[in-house]
Amino acid sequence: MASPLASPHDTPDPDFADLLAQRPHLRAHVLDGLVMDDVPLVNIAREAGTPTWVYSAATLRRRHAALRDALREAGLAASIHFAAKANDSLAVLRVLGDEGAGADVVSEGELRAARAAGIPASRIVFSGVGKSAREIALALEEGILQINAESAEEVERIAEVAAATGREAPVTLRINPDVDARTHAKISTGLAENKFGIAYGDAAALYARMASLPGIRPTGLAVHIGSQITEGMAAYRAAYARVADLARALLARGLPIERLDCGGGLGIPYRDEIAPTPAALAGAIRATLGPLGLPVMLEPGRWIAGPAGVLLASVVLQKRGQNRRFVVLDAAMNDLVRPAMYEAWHGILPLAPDALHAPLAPADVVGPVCETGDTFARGRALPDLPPGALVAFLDAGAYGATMSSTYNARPLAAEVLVDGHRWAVTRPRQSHEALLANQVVPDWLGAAA
Ligand SMILES: Cc1ncc(COP(=O)(O)O)c(C=O)c1O
Ligand SMILES: N[C@@H](CCCC[NH3+])C(=O)O
Repeated sequence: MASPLASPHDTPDPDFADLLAQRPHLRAHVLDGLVMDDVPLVNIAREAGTPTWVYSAATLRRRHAALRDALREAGLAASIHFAAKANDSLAVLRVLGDEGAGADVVSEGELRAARAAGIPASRIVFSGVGKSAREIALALEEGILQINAESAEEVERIAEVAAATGREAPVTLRINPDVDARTHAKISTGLAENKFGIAYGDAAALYARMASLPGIRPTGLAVHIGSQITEGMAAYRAAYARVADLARALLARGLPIERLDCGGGLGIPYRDEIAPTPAALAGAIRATLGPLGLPVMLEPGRWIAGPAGVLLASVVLQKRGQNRRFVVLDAAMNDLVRPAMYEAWHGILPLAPDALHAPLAPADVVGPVCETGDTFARGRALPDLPPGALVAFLDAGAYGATMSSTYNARPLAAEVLVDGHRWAVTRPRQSHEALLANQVVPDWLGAAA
């Protein structure tokens, strides 16, 4: 199936200059190779080793501000809740929290991360189809802004936990608008066949039921139709229009609505996709939900963090196959899984300055994991990359580190934050000792043979 995430093999790869031109925080410096903000990435690779994720604080701030300003310029009272699933680094969450962002969390772990980074509970939304009673209790104890409920069963569970803990639960209903966002099948969420949200036809009755439950304060409606949406605003408009119709009907019945949650999903150009702008998104919200005059919320993840991060990797060796060149890196699908999981395309830039001007030839870029799917790119135009050469995967700031695993007993990579001329390791590389720690071989297995 063609999708915005898949690589259309009939279009030529953009060249390195094109890739850099769209990423103002990255530039090629004649002496130092690739520079993020004011820091040469080779310095980070040398000192922190590879594979390492590197995030630009300036880019996080700039992109958060661009969204905030677009919403403001559209005349909307809006709040931004960064989707922590895209990047749960405490340093990243702190940068965004300091800018005034809230968080959208989907687990106890993300809730704890957002709070540990200093994001006030009053700016946190709890989403997700399967919140445990324990997670709901923690959310209420923390005093979070709202819980987005995704089923009638969950509403009852929230009411029970609220009653048991003597707290009032602010609950927003996530609607499934049955709208096709035309994104990759694995990340579409707004179709009736998807597991997310409450069927549109059931939502009004459930909202009324919420209002009758003592422990629940109904706070509004939410919608999120998918991620990496690049095909214009039509799907957004259709989804928001359905929310607007439902909100009007609920208000007409005298039911309270405090705010409307527009979800996330705004796509970014990984390769040459034309992604909608924040202004276009703000315009779609204004045209559909604006007339209701209620505050709106946005839950962007990828749009803010994706372009703010790179994954640095080193070449282990170049293997000349019978008719292919394989560049084997020290990063693998356990680090960046998006290419293996969604056939996603990420720009790969060699870090040496002369590499940007060297002759290019096709290469398959792979990791050392024992899976054929551990392939980052096929037939990518790259210069000769001898052992030790460094490369950067672009647009790896969202759904990069958060989706990594220790498959093949590979420790989790380090994370670094760059801010102007300063940089720091914000999550040290996991040690092999830590990887083995806390495991138990039961005594009854006896001594090793
Ligand atoms: C409910 C919800 N909100 C927000 C997001 C963030 O999406 P994105 O990173 O595409 O903005 C997601 C992920 O798709 C989500 O499921
Ligand atoms: N993890 C996906 C997107 C899913 C978004 C979360 N609902 C990606 O890398 O593109």
